[in-house]
Amino acid sequence: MLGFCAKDLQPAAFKIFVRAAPLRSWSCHTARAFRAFRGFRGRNVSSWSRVDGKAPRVLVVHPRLPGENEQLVPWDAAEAVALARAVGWQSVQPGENPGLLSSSSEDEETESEDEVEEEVEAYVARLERVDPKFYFHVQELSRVAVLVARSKADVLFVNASLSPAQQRHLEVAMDLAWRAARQSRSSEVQLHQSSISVFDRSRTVLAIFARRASTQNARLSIELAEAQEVKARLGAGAVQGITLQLQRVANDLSRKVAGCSKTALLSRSGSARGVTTSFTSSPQITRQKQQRAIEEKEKRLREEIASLQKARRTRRQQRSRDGLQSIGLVGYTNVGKSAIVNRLAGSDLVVKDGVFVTLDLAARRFELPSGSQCHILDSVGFIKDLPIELVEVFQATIQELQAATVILHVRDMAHPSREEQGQTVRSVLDENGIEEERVIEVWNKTDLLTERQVQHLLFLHRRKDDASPVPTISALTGDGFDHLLETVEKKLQDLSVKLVPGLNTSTALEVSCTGPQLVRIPHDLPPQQAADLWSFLHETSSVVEDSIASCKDTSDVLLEVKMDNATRSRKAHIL
Ligand SMILES: Nc1nc2c(ncn2[C@@H]2O[C@H](COP(=O)(O)OP(=O)(O)OP(=O)(O)O)[C@@H](O)[C@H]2O)c(=O)[nH]1
Ligand SMILES: [Mg+2]
Repeated sequence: MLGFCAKDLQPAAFKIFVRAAPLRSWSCHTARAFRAFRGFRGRNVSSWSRVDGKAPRVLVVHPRLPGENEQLVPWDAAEAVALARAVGWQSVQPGENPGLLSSSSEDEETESEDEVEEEVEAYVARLERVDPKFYFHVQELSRVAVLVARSKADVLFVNASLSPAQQRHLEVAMDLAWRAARQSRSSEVQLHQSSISVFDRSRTVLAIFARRASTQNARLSIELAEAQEVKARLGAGAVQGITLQLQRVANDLSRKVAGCSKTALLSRSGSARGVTTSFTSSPQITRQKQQRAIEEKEKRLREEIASLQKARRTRRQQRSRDGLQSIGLVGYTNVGKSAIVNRLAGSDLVVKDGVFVTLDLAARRFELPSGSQCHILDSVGFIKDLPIELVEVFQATIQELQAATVILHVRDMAHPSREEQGQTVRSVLDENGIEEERVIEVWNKTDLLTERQVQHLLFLHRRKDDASPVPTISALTGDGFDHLLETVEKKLQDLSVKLVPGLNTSTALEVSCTGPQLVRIPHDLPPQQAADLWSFLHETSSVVEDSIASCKDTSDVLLEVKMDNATRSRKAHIL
């Protein structure tokens, strides 16, 4: 914690503060991150609380850059607010506490408030370009700093990707604002933290996962993501060359924050003594040692994750041994995936209006109208600009999906950003090599649209060259589920091929055209035929798992195979 208190105040020159502040902030920031990391077990900013017991207050800033779709700005900002709430923060209205502003600055503030979407508790910052040091250019930076000070926010959430250096620079700038606000209303602003924390989109999503993830896999993945983030921060180097911008922000603040003359603000900003003390009291451990400790932890986490992956693979194979097809659900977060699983399988998965409600995979059994049993997999929702650190978390979802026979891509058709959401999910599927032919788009929440709107959307869809049938459903009312199940059964049929390898045997293998799957070679097959079948599979498919596994109960031989494209195109000859 900082060695700054009222009795330490000296008539220190602003220059001393701004020169020293980056150093203090650097050591503090890194040390805090490292300490938190060493003992990290889901402990993060989401578990902070104010001394009044309330949730931390967050100012959500949604930056808007030229060329972005103007109409989607309120929705993107609303999504940012939903993310902040999912961490457990309380979002503040950017226009709150106007009393903190001096009358001379009100005109200027009104201008910025016009830009804020009234119904969304976020500030939309319109930027010409991204500033490499602060992300915001200096004018916008001081506007944000004033909003933070005015709203007494504990956290600033910038709905963008910030470099570790930008994040640190912003924390330094926000510190100034916080101190100014604390001095004006010292009795009201009491926090466990001594300064404002700056979160970008990645860190916020990480914080949600850290707060909510319940399975071991998710927790390990979060720890790994944290480790990577801390390592990036350690490697980012010292804060440099931001003095001028900070000086301008401080000048702006001193004009705008009531009761704070420039001199008062500067003298409150910390004495040289306070700064030096906190800098020298940084951890004894050197940066290299910290880096090594993180790398060791990273290695251990990767090993643990790998062993969990193996266990998951075994479970998947277990499911395949049941001979059941699996149907995976994917989609943007909050589109209604869990609601669909509940309706199909009669399960009671958590369904809630919010982002990242489901953070772990869940498989449920259900029966198709034809009477065949299936597994249906609920998965973690996707989001735009998925944080790279969370790739490991989503990897589990992707692996399960890769193994599913049919994938339902669920879309919320009543959402104004449905096209962008759909595109986000399609790109993830593409990047992970999930073939389009086994994906069925499912349009959910049609109860929120009129029949005419649904027909219009279907009309537009059918005009596309590669348009495939789209079931339109409502998980809320149950409408359209008959058509959905019909489409799924048809797809399962289309995808499966009876491989009759031309042997002197009645054995026919039902193999899906896509995705790796287990093929059973019955134990009672004469050895020569079993050998022929084995070679046939190697010719027509790439064998994913080359070692032969034996089925404990029946001694049947199991092979994990994925059919070759060439075989798929020769489907007619095989049938
Ligand atoms: N009106 C309407 N609301 C729906 C429908 N399906 C789901 N919802 C609502 O949408 C919200 C999100 O539903 P979930 O099933 O939790 O969504 P999800 O895709 O699993 O979300 P994540 O787990 O966060 O990725 C809930 O409030 C549901 O009640 C629907 O067909 N119509
Ligand atoms: Mg869900």
